Amino acid sequence: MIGFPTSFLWGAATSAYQIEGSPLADGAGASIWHRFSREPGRVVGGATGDSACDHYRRYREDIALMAWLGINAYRFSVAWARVVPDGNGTLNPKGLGFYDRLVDALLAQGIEPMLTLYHWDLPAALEDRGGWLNPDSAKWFGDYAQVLFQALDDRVRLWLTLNEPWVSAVLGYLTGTHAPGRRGLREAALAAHHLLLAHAEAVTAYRAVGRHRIGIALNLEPQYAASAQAEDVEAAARRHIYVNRWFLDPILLGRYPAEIPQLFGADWPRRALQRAGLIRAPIDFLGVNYYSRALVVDDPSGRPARGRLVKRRDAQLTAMGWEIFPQGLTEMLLWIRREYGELPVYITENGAACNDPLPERGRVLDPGRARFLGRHLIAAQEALGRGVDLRGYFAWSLLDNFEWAYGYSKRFGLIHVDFATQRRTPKMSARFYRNLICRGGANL
Ligand SMILES: CO[C@H](O)c1c[n+]2c([nH]1)[C@H](O)[C@@H](O)[C@H](O)[C@H]2CO
Repeated sequence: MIGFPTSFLWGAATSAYQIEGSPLADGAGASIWHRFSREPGRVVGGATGDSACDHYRRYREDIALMAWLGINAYRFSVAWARVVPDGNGTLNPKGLGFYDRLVDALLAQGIEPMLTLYHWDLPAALEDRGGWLNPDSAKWFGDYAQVLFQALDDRVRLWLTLNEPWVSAVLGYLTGTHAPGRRGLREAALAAHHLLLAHAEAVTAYRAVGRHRIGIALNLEPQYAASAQAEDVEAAARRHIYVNRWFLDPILLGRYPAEIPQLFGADWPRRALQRAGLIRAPIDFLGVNYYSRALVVDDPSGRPARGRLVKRRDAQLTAMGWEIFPQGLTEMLLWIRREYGELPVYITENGAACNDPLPERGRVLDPGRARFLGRHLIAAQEALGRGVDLRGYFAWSLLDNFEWAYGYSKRFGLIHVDFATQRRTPKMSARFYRNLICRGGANL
């Protein structure tokens, strides 16, 4: 088995709303998650990101932990409303100042920043103007991106425009389980289209001023038919278009899959098809967020892909109920290369929620997470050996954090956080990852 290149990035990932806390500090504006988490019933336990991991104030302590961990890269996101409180207008120097200091502190430890411009926390002031349903949203995002390019491109060399626009569109506008909590197939398709136009707007803006590399992070999930029955095979094929190709094709090919308008039917915004060509703004790398596979049965009532997810009885599951399926990562990486050609790839998220025990004598024994990481790194190594241009791996997540609608009930961290005291305790999986990084990934 081929080894990991010496240039390989061994990272960990977080996002602003999930770890920072202090959402309104120093002139920051509210985000849609600041609002949504306050709506009764939206988040388990009524939790909010008001404190989270208090990273806004403890970032130096957390960077010291990153240095101990031995990671050479760190993926984080910028809270748009911290930097531009009303979303499109006056800059907030204090908000930008936090990220300026964060980047400098990372570089001082030899840690490469990978900056996600948008990880779901739209400024609430823009939601009041229609949010991602407003055709102006692409320009709002481009203007915001420009601010960050000007301020940080002298030190940030890896940029991501959006984190999982599929999740933003489907959970935010179809299922309503994420902010802004709207429920409409047509709204989801329109929001998705504007998110893709926003991505292209930022990439185009970057080409004019940027000196480094820019990409996007997508949630990609191989779809398997639960049986050999034709209707299940066809349902898995439909979900593959819906989950994977709906975004990959416009971004990398400049066109929507022909099947997408059929899946959405009358809810598909016809104008979107004429503008699909605007979406393809060549990217320098693709971020792949991989967690599991889907096992699909036919479900004529399921909108829009008419497929339903099932679990194998003997499947090993994480605490999220997601099947542990490392081979799906290898297959997804190989498929991307076959389907879209040579493109550098980073695994920008991979990790597991586990029912971790409480810290005892300064230790948290989470062998399941260590095993999850090891098995997926072996799968990544397999893809490398078969020619995938894999440049790095970012474990999700550095810290236990605010897991969106699950609040603090699901823990993904390599490092345990006691949210009452903000005490950090590296878990067994952190030591496993640290030792692996020390060996450059050898002897997995
Ligand atoms: C199917 O999983 C998705 O790809 C996914 C999983 N996750 C994500 N996307 C998000 O990018 C993170 O903010 C979540 O905290 C993380 C864990 O739930």
